[in-house]
Amino acid sequence: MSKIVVALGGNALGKSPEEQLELVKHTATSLIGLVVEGHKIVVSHGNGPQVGAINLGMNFAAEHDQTAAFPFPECGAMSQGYIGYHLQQSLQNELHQRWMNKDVVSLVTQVEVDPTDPAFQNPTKPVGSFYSKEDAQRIEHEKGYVFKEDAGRGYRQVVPSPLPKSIIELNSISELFENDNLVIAGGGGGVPVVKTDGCLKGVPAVIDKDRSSALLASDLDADQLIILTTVDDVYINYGQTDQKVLRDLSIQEAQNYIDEGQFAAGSMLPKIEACMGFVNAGDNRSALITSLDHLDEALAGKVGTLITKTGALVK
Ligand SMILES: Nc1ncnc2c1ncn2[C@@H]1O[C@H](COP(=O)(O)OP(=O)(O)O)[C@@H](O)[C@H]1O
Ligand SMILES: NC(=O)OP(=O)(O)O
Repeated sequence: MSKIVVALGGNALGKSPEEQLELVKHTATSLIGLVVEGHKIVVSHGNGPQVGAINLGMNFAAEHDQTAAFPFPECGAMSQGYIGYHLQQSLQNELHQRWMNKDVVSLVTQVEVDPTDPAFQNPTKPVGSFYSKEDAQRIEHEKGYVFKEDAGRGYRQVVPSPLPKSIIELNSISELFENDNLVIAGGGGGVPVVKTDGCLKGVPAVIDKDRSSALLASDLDADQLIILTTVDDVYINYGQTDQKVLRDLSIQEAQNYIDEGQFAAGSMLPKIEACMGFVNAGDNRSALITSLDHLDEALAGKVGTLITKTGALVK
């Protein structure tokens, strides 16, 4: 039996509620497969496209319908509810199909960040849809948002992405997990909060869910962190004619490729760094990066990139 934290990428969750539900149904089959094999899992997920869409919709309503303005942390909490609901339902349906009985619960999760984190002065986390350069410049001018190019895929609004310090609801997550419940937690990296004199307050930012998931995996002393995204594997020379799949990666090899600039900031780089941090902080830990569609094949070693301390398979 292994303890596994599985993180689903926000960009990998499709472009509409219908697409998202279809995609998570497929992944739920693989996740329940892990449960059937006797593993204990916690599920987390990203929210970049979703929190951007919610924020855009709420801003539009405020401008056109005179509804109250809706702060960004509240949009983050809404994204946790929306994505958690789809995951919860898909996992419950999959359990039902297999005549299994287990409680599935999504936990609204707050994650503490440092109010002096330099990330607040340098927004890097892409949210919402992709725009052309011209449209991005127009919206920047009209609304004062910041846009950046996202890994060759177009321009997206970026917001601050401070590092996660601690998971506020960790004890509840841990208790549910240890008691064999299926928990969805740390969605969207957690709603970022700062603590002043012990009191929590939401801040407008999006924490990288790969980094929060790695923190959660370490806190739960998990054996494996699985990051499910849009690509089956991690590559070097990604997107070029000579791109090459990385199947097994040691911490040192990963660092060398980071130094060469092989992983794009804001997309693959945080995943690799999160995996390295998690693997390095314990013994016999591994981290797997693959697509939402191919978890079964990746667990069988056919696709995916497995990161371990030495690059050797963990048995
Ligand atoms: N070296 C690389 N290998 C594979 N994918 C890469 C690499 N560098 C950048 N990427 C990009 O990273 C993306 C995955 O990151 P992202 O979209 O932020 O993930 P998610 O939202 O699913 O967590 C891929 O779709 C790909 O475009
Ligand atoms: N919060 C977060 O990291 O979202 P994505 O997975 O969509 O980037």
